[in-house]
Amino acid sequence: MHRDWRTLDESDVRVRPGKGSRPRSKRRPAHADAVSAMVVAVDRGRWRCALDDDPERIVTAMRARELGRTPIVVGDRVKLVGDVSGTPDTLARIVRVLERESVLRRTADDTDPYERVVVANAEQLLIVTSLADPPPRTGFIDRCLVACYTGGLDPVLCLTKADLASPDELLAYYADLDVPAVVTRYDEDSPRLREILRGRVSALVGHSGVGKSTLVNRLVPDADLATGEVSAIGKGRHTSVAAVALPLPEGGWVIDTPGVRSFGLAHVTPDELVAAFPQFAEAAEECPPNCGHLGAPEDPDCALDDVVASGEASSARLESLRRLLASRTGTEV
Ligand SMILES: Nc1nc2c(ncn2[C@@H]2O[C@H](COP(=O)(O)OP(=O)(O)OP(=O)(O)O)[C@@H](O)[C@H]2O)c(=O)[nH]1
Ligand SMILES: [Zn+2]
Repeated sequence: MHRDWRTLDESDVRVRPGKGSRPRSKRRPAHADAVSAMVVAVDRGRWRCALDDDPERIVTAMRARELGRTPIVVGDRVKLVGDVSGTPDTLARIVRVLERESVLRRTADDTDPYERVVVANAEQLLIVTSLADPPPRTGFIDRCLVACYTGGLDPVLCLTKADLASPDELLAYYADLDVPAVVTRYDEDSPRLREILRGRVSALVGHSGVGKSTLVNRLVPDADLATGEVSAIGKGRHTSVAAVALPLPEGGWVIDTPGVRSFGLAHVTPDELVAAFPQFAEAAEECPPNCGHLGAPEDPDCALDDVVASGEASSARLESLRRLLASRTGTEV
């Protein structure tokens, strides 16, 4: 039986000193006084962090030498030591990066296997797509979905410009994947969108012109100011940043990704994607080695078809999954 260490008395403790045992004092965690924070922006070797206990206080920090080149991105949970007053011209030190709960990753392009994490720990990804002007690009949405399913984020479709076109066709296209969707327009507030975002950490992606800035400005008062301040650290105001976290008045964060217009997915394997679909994951173990799970003609012996044959999943759902698998290797962005 598992026993709580706090209830052990001394007679329970078996001390076995011997080779390799070290004095207890050496095991004390370094920086026991470090404070917890979330990275809200990154700029040229400096990280802007919001303290958990006082999120209004933004502390600029450097990466402690002992972390080497450990990547630290927006959304990372970190431990800070040193001057955490947040006063201008002070610098704290990041001494630890906590394990990530999710990663929004992308490859620069499909032929470049170098992958980078754009946002850490986002609970959901709001895929912002306009219903018209510009028209929706399902290729982009599919690739965002792949990034979600393989990175541990919950996808949410945010369909903007509902005053210009109906969402029905697009909603039908994604119905078999059970992706939640919210439909918005700039002349109306969306209580449902606020509800979806409340208290959560949400990353936002979208192509130029889809109305993402309009949306962010409505959700976050002074968003422009906050983004401007962040991108103004040590360089011109107009330099684009990869990602920036903005606090929602009702609690939670939106992480805007102005620099993310495409998703290279070279780092994603077919098995990784299928693993995110419990109905199909088990069957995939019966597939031939290196099965791409696309079905005939590419993968004629793919076992995912058996799941449909046995009635455990609809063929429409498998088709949708296969469309995502195919989008992995496409070049559409
Ligand atoms: N008709 C209509 N137009 C909208 C809506 N939302 C935004 N727009 C317009 O669409 C254009 C683009 O909106 P932005 O918010 O700048 O789009 P963005 O996605 O941030 O684009 P970038 O700034 O290029 O990244 C602007 O002219 C907006 O006024 C909407 O719901 N309906
Ligand atoms: Zn297969």
